[in-house]
Amino acid sequence: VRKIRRNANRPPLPPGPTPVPFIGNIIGMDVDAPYITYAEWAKMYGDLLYTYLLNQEIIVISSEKIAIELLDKRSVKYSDRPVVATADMFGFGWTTSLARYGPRLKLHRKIFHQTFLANTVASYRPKLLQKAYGMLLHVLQDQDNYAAHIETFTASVVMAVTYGYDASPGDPLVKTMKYATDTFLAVATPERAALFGAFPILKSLPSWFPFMSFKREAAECKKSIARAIEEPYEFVKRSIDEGTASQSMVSDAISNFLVGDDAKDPALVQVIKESSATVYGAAVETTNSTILVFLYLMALHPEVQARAQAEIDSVVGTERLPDFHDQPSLPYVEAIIRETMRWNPVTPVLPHATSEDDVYNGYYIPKGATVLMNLWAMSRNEEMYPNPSVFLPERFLNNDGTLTDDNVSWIFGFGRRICPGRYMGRASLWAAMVCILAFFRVERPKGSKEVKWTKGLTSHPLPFECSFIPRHKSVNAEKLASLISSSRLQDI
Ligand code: HEM
Repeated sequence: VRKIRRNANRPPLPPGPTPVPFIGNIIGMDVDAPYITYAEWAKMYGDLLYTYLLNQEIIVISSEKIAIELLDKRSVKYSDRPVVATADMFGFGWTTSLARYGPRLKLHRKIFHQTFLANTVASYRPKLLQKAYGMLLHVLQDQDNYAAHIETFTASVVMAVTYGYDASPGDPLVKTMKYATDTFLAVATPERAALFGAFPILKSLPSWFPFMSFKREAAECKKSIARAIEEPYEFVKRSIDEGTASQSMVSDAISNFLVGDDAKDPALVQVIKESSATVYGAAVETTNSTILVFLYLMALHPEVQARAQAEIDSVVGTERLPDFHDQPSLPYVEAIIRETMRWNPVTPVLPHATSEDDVYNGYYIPKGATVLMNLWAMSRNEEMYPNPSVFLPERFLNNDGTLTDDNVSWIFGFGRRICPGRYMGRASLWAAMVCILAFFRVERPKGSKEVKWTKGLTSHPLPFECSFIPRHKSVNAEKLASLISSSRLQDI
């Protein structure tokens, strides 16, 4: 077990709770919601604190200001990721999200930027809307399975923008991607990663050894993940050969890097496969979760829905569906999206790691420390967001009804690891949310069961009982289909 560094010549470590020998500060940690424990510690020790958990030095940052000072302004030192000890074992070591800071990460991010910067994302708008309109129709016809239809929406957006692949409900390629992501989330838990990080010797124990049965699961996981890397890439190559490929992250990368024969530059091809295969896991869960939080909040706040619907009706009317031309005229809808993201950050803590020693405000920040941004604590900053637990979209509006400058950019992280899909994420959220608001009133049926929330690293409601009541009695599936076919999708 590594000793906590002590060196008389160095500035002191940031303040923090006194660690218990060997296990550190794990006692007293709320394992269902560690970010709440960290936020309580921040009240005692400040917005930059030091803690020690199972052999790992951890710096917790609880204010956006310090996160910008360190992760944005000193990004060279703060853009690594902690090593996840189980990643290679489960076949997930190649993802962009876990990549160590260095040339490989740079190349991955270059590929993302070719497709997902603000101006390029605009060209995907018709696709996003087409999928969002399709989701409305599916929910109208089968509302008991609304959560599955929302997932089909996010998954099919991701498959379209990443691979130019048109996924249908129950699609086999989506199943491959989803299976790989779900297996990984189920078996490669942070607890196991922490355990293997602290006791690497466990990795060499055979799978028949007590408690080691998941080594078999790991092998299974590795196989399914290998398919998720290969199969969609092969689809794009085939469609390019057949002349049917539509624009996507992978087809952009293939043409920008002039990949002709894969055998000539296998390393580059591998980077394209790996960066693109990261998108499903990074985008579907986050976007889906945010839409579930939105539905939960809308059902709880009929007055907010009513105000948004009045805004939409005055701009869009009732004889067509909303599209991106309407976006600048719908500030209240945008305020709802920002407030939804703020009110419940779906990734409440974000791990980066330091790749060099640093000193900040007189405190020593060691190389190799995990740096956790507590987004949940940032969302509860009373100065920026008075009465932070209240859901209040108006906090993002000026007195004249225009939007404030705060677009909750911190929700997407910081520095050189900031979410490269943030423009696409925001556009998908807008398309889904504005369509739902325009078309349905969302309610929770009387007497419905209590809503359950996820525990641990992500935070969102699990699918709950929810009614989608069409706002206009005259609108049935047939009428909706005709609104969709007469929409302005082509000239967006
Ligand atoms: C509402 C939707 C989304 C949210 C809330 C979200 C949030 C985040 C956050 C907080 C991070 C970590 C940033 C950091 O460490 O500083 C991240 C990373 C990432 N996101 Fe997103 N994201 C969303 C959608 C997307 C989409 C649509 C894509 C792809 C098109 C995407 C691709 C990625 C990738 C590849 C990373 C890893 C970047 C790296 O490690 O360098 N995300 N996202």
